[in-house]
Amino acid sequence: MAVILPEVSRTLNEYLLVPNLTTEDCAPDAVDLSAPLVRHPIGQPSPLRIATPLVSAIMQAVSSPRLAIALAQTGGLGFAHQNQPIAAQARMVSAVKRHKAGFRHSDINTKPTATLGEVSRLLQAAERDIAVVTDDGSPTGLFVGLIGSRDFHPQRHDLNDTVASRMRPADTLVTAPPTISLSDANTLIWDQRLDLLPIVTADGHLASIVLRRDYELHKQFRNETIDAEKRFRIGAGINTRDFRDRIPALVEAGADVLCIDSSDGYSVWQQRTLRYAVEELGGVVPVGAGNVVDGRAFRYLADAGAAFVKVGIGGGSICITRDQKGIGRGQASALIDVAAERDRYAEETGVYVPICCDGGLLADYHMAVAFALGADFIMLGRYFARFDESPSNLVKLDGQLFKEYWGEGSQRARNVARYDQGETELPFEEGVDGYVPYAGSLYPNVARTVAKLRATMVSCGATTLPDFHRDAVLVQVSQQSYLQNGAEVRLRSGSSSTGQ
Ligand SMILES: NC(=O)C1=CN([C@@H]2O[C@H](COP(=O)(O)OP(=O)(O)OC[C@H]3O[C@@H](n4cnc5c(N)ncnc54)[C@H](O)[C@@H]3O)[C@@H](O)[C@H]2O)C=CC1
Ligand SMILES: O=c1[nH]c(=O)c2[nH+]cn([C@@H]3O[C@H](COP(=O)(O)O)[C@@H](O)[C@H]3O)c2[nH]1
Ligand SMILES: [K+]
Repeated sequence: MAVILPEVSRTLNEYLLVPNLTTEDCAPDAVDLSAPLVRHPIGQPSPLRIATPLVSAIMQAVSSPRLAIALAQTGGLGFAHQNQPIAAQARMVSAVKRHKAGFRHSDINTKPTATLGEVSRLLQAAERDIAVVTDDGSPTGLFVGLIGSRDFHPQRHDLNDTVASRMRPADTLVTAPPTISLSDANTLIWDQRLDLLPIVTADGHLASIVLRRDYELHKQFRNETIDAEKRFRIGAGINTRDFRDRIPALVEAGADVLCIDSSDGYSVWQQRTLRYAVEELGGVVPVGAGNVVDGRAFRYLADAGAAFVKVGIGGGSICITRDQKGIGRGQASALIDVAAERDRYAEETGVYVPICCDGGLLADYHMAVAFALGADFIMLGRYFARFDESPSNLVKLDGQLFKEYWGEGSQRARNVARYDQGETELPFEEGVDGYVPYAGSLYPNVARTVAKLRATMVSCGATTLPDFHRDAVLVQVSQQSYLQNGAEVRLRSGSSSTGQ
């Protein structure tokens, strides 16, 4: 007879935290959110830790090199998606490894034929003073000049005039080659009184920019996720088919950690992929596995050598796998079961295998609940897709700004990936293709989320995640409390109605 588990499947939304005693030494600044990313013997540090326990989903619409760099700056980690040819994914990884701190991707760009009115709106929306002019308006086009708020004034100049008419042309500007060091770039900025130093390749293309104001800003990133050579760390997704080719290519490109990307990790395919990485490649790179929703599957993957195990089937914001295949489990129930098995496994073997909570976090406080239930770190898709740094398009619908966001199991993801196995029409889709409300830049959003997490942990009397795992007190909410939450209050404009 089939096994029917005795409890109901519960989501993160069904729990609240009951405060513990907060003492003097338990203040937001004292909270250490750092987490182990990969397996390690108990009592020894994990070879890979992150200061901010957030990682980006292995998805086309989420993890571009730009997002991975921004996330590494704030202490998290990005995962380049695997739904693309091996060479393209390896290029993403090496773009992050080659990126030099302080040299930023030029995000405010225009072209010579744009109007002054357009530039003025661009600068206002971005709260910036200066835009880079390239022949095609792209961040890697031929560098043509700079134009900023000091170059024109709406009352003195016709806003229908072109950028070309008022820009400072490239041949009059100080630029530097990509080989320049950050300290030399900063010396040039101060000596020449520049606000922006364009970094230009030998053939005249824009490579990156260095901003005077980043000189101060850079000091804020005290928790960057960097390797021994001070390069940003980056993870990458792999699959259980082409791993013999993909893993070596990603290692060659400099990937710091890999993760098998699948809706269902409890399979012999994942065991074989892990064995290949651990035994044949001698563990040159740690490989995480998943996704799972119970202790049996955790143990199977931990035994096969998984560096970490990812938890979550069907809970993602773009997920329809529960509707399509009827598989999955409430994220809270899954975490409780898997975390208990992780702790038993650690006791029995002396090895701690971290678990990652993946998908379905709709409010910041859901992250706190996930940590309280035992998650070591959290993977987010929708959350990061909303930011400037994600690779998807910004669109305006009914006067509101949105970013596109689609699942890896959607037809759209498959169309982008259209590269290998011949068959491209999916028999059925397992993800939706849609939009999420635009939320601006990653930096202030992650800072706000981290501040909320610290505040929750202070209320719960915990200054580290292991303390939080051990001491958190949770309670299930009743149907009635959902109804109470719904009392109607009309919001003043500007105040936030959601958890984010
Ligand atoms: N976390 C979630 O709830 C969900 C995630 N997704 C995402 O969608 C994407 C696709 O996921 P899946 O469809 O699970 O991909 P998958 O590649 O893991 O599995 C697809 C099918 O191929 C089979 N398979 C895998 N390796 C094989 C091999 N070497 N030989 C023969 N058969 C093999 C599997 O058993 C499965 O039936 C991933 O990016 C995943 O993260 C999709 C649905 C739900
Ligand atoms: O059912 C699904 N169909 C899909 O097409 C799909 N694509 C991604 N994922 C999973 O969702 C996670 C991100 O979830 P959030 O947007 O809720 O953070 C991701 O990290 C994945 O685990 C999918 N699930
Ligand atoms: K399975």
